[in-house]
Amino acid sequence: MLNVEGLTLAVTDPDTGQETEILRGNSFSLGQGEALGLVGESGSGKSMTLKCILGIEPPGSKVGGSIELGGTDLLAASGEQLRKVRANELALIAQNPHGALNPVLHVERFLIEGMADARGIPKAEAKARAAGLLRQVGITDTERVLRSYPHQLSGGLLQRVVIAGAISGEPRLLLADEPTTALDVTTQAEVVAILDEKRREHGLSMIFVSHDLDLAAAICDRLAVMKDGAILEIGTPEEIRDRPKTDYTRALMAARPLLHPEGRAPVLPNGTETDV
Ligand SMILES: Nc1ncnc2c1ncn2[C@@H]1O[C@H](COP(=O)(O)OP(=O)(O)OP(=O)(O)O)[C@@H](O)[C@H]1O
Repeated sequence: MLNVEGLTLAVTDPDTGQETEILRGNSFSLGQGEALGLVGESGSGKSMTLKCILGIEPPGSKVGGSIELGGTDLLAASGEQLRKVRANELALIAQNPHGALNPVLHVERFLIEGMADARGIPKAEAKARAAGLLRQVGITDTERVLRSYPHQLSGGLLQRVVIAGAISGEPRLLLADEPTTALDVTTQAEVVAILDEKRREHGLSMIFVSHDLDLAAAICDRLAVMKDGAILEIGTPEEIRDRPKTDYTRALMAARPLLHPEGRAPVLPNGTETDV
């Protein structure tokens, strides 16, 4: 459903006119319902890859190659086509959930407007569905949460709201950019488990950007290892663990924090064992 071929991104510094190559001709594809993890050190180009798919690369950027989503080449699409694809087919779950919601609107408005914009659901019906959406992501006191402003909720709760909003639009592709990095450690595992469960339930494809190799391995079908703007290799978590093709992947594996000193893989709250 997503096919990225030879994706390049170059950014020109407006002051010096100097051009920097950020992405170096990357190719990967993603099937319906499949999850791909983008892993690699800071600055390797993981977030920029997502930005190119969303069409929100920095001003002064030159994007090359092709990004085909469900038959539409996003780099060749008109503004109107792009707007439609973004509203109907893509949902972003970013690091900081506070950035996703308008701070002066209640959670209920966020959910209602998401459903009305993306799927054309009448507002009265969307309102009726909002509490059910929150229950789907494990929120029980739905009335309080619906009436809350974003600043009144914890980061973990708010990220659940963002996941509920993302699912409500029935997108085909979720783009998750370090969705739990800004949360405290105990909340991180819960939020990842919810994201993983909902994605599978709804059969959505996902690109999951993470510094955390173990976490990405636990919830993704394949991992793409990035360094300096290039994808070095793509493989299943087992392939990346047992048969890494590059010294960099080997080093990345060796640099992981020792999460399970007794040789036991950490377990997510949904029972999934991490397998790298
Ligand atoms: N607005 C921008 N203008 C120019 N270059 C940028 C901009 N934002 C990021 N970069 C550069 O693009 C490169 C890739 O950054 P990117 O944010 O994609 O990395 P990343 O792998 O997601 O890292 P992190 O895990 O730290 O978010 C980096 O060298 C970064 O300095």
